[in-house]
Amino acid sequence: MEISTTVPLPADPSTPAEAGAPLVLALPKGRILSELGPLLARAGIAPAADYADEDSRRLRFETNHPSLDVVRVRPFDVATFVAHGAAQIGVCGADVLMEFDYDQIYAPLDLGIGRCRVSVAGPQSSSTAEDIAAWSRVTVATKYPTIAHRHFAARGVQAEIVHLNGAMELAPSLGLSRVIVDLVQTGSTLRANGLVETEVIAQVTSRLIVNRTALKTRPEAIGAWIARFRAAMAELHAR
Ligand SMILES: Nc1ncnc2c1ncn2[C@@H]1O[C@H](COP(=O)(O)OP(=O)(O)OP(=O)(O)O)[C@@H](O)[C@H]1O
Ligand SMILES: O=P(O)(O)OC[C@H]1O[C@H](OP(=O)(O)OP(=O)(O)O)[C@H](O)[C@@H]1O
Repeated sequence: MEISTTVPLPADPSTPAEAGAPLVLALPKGRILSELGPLLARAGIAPAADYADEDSRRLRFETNHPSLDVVRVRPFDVATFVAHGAAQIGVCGADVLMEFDYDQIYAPLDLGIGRCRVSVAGPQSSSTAEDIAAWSRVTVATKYPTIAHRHFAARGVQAEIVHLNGAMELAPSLGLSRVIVDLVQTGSTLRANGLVETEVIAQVTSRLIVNRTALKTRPEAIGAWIARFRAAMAELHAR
């Protein structure tokens, strides 16, 4: 994609003053990565060509900026890399940020991609949110144990968590749990598995995230990248 020269971008962080270890930008493989392309291009970031090829065994990629490398990791792991300072910048769903609630992560920018919601769902025959709130305990299959626990605890319901990494929608029909807490976008996965959404816990989009300590120690470089992403968002939305 051609990068606009009409809207000036903030200063390029690749200056001699920033010489040293390149900043690391952690990107989530999977569906967010496929939506990120135009935004990265607008922000003037061109990673090595195979960064989006998930068959490639490489995990770290140089970019057109000597002071910026990209790593490609699992979506849940982006937050962990950034929280521990292994990557200074990242892109991550708000669902993951809610689940881990790392205090080392600052999320300055909503990127408006990866739009979905975290919801409670159950069998069509079962229960409304009001019914569930009347129970004292409920079994919940989810890859979001903290979000689910917190959600039901706020309603005075004890959640017994069955921790799965995928295919949560199978759990109620196979007797593994009464309800599930999972991401919903179109609702087609729920429908295809005979489930209905009973409550939306939170709306989700992907966020630009940064490590708070890195932002203090390298404020110009990281601040310039935040500004670049912000300008890229503004440009894309103006089109
Ligand atoms: N159906 C969806 N619609 C929109 N965004 C979604 C949807 N499902 C997930 N996301 C967003 O994309 C992120 C990653 O989801 P994705 O399905 O690519 O990975 P995953 O399959 O959960 O990861 P892993 O490979 O580690 O199991 C989620 O954290 C969420 O922010
Ligand atoms: O409402 P929908 O549009 O049907 O989207 C929701 C589905 O998308 C996600 O799964 P994903 O496709 O990422 O597969 P996974 O469960 O294997 O991660 C999520 O876990 C749901 O199963």
